[in-house]
Amino acid sequence: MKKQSSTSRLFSYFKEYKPQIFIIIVCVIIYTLGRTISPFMSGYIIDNYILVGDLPGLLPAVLLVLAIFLSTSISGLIQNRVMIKIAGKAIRNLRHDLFARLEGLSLKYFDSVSIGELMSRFTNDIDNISVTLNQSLLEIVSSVLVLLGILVFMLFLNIKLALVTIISTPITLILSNILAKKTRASFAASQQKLGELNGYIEENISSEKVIIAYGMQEDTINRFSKVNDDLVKISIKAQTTAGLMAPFMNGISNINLAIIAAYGSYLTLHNQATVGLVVIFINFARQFFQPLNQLANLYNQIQLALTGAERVFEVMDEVPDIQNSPNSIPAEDFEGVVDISHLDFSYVEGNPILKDINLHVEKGKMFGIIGPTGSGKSTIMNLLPRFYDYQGGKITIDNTLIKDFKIDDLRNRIGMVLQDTVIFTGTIKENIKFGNLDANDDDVIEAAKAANIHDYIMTLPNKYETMLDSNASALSAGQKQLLTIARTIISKPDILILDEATSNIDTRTEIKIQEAMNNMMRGRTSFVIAHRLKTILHADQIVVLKDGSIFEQGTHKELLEKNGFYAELYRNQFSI
Ligand SMILES: Nc1ncnc2c1ncn2[C@@H]1O[C@H](COP(=O)(O)OP(=O)(O)OP(=O)(O)O)[C@@H](O)[C@H]1O
Repeated sequence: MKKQSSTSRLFSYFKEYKPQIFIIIVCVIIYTLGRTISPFMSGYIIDNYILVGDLPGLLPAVLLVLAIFLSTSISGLIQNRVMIKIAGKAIRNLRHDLFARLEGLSLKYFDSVSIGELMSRFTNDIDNISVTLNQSLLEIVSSVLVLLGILVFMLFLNIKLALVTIISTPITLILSNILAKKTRASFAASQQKLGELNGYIEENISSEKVIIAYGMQEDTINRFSKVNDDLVKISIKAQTTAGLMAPFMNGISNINLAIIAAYGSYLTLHNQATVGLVVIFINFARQFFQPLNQLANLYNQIQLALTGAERVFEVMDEVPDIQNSPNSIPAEDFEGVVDISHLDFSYVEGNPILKDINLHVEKGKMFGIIGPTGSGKSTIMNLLPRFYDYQGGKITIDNTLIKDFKIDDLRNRIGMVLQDTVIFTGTIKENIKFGNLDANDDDVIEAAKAANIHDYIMTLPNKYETMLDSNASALSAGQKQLLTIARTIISKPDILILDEATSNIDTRTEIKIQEAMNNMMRGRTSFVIAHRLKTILHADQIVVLKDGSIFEQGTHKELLEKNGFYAELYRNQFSI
């Protein structure tokens, strides 16, 4: 049932190519007629021209056969060319829809799948669909049509011989159906294993530095071999079961030919059939089993494509858990008053991460958040732009629930500089403009100046046009941080979330980053997650989180006077 719906969804990608499909249908009809008539022609020529010695009539008959062969080949050629074009476009649209769906999903989904597993839907699964659409689909259609055409022709010519020819078909269909069911399950399992293998490769390549540093190469290879072996076992099982299909079909087809030849000879000897008719039926039997054989040979490919389609549509059917409500209101700009009250949140049900958090942040004020690792600092900030939705309590901005704003507007008004700096493949200018695609070159320079990175960019031979890749090896960790600050500045947010980088950055760059952050925070409501207290000494309010709850709150001065966790942390950091 599910497989069928995947198939019809796949075909819906061809809806917009009606004229091309019309051309294909015409060609398929000519092609099918050609393949159905040609076996008949040789027997017809034997009985009506060769055996009766009508040589003058032979030439036009042979020319007719040639014409049939030629039009069959030409229509085959045209149908393939047109099909390749529209299949290519359909695959492009399918890939686009899959990518667009992924872009619309929330972080919760990405927490639950590996990147490699997702990548294999774009590569293996879509490739399998593509190969089937390009190479197998028309074969399947014309095979089925030829099968039906030949059946009608045979019944029309001689019912007895026709019945002998098709007698083995039901057995063939039943047995192939049993094989099909077995193979399908093995193919699905092998595709899943392949996704797992891709996930493993992706994880290891992206962590290569750590693997080398810890000398874990051998262990990594051993674990890879285990997944690789599992994949091979499952694939061999799938291919072996599927591989039974073709020899099985061939065997039945050959037995059938022998039966027709024997029965045909018997009828000829008893003057119930001509030699030509028996030749026609032997040809028909071959032609009849050829499409069945073809279907069997294409079987593996079809199974892979159907499993691929299922896996692709499975991702497309994911419903984003965070969506606009029908009454979502636009947010052009925020004043920046943020209220968090009685907030409860867990990533996984039953494992609370934030418990009864209450915060009030005034417009334009700076709010520092500190706490031990894992205390929930980043989690609070994940909730503000709705990367995840909270389960209890509420968050409002300017007295409106964040759930009531249009999600894009909400996120556009909140700027983030995260610990992990992300650089995209493109020029420095493009990387900064990622924050605001409408910005012009002057805006880019202004943002880079405010982020303290302009002077460095000007020392590069290609300046703002310098190409970066996702590793951005041309930039140091600190410079990458400055670049992402420029990207945030250019987006002109009303509320800022700054997650201080923990990586070691030299003092000069640290000062530059601090200055850039200060430039950015001026006049904006800002949340700063700090690992070094130095960053937030002047914050208007500081909150200390511990195990997902607020432990202490106040200004730097008030917290020192309390002489609690913050005061101890302060003494530790500054005595060093
Ligand atoms: N996507 C996630 N899925 C499940 N649990 C998560 C997820 N992200 C974080 N957690 C868990 O939530 C808790 C709080 O994590 P969070 O990242 O908010 O801590 P943090 O205070 O910012 O830590 P750090 O200072 O190390 O960055 C941790 O126990 C963490 O394991």
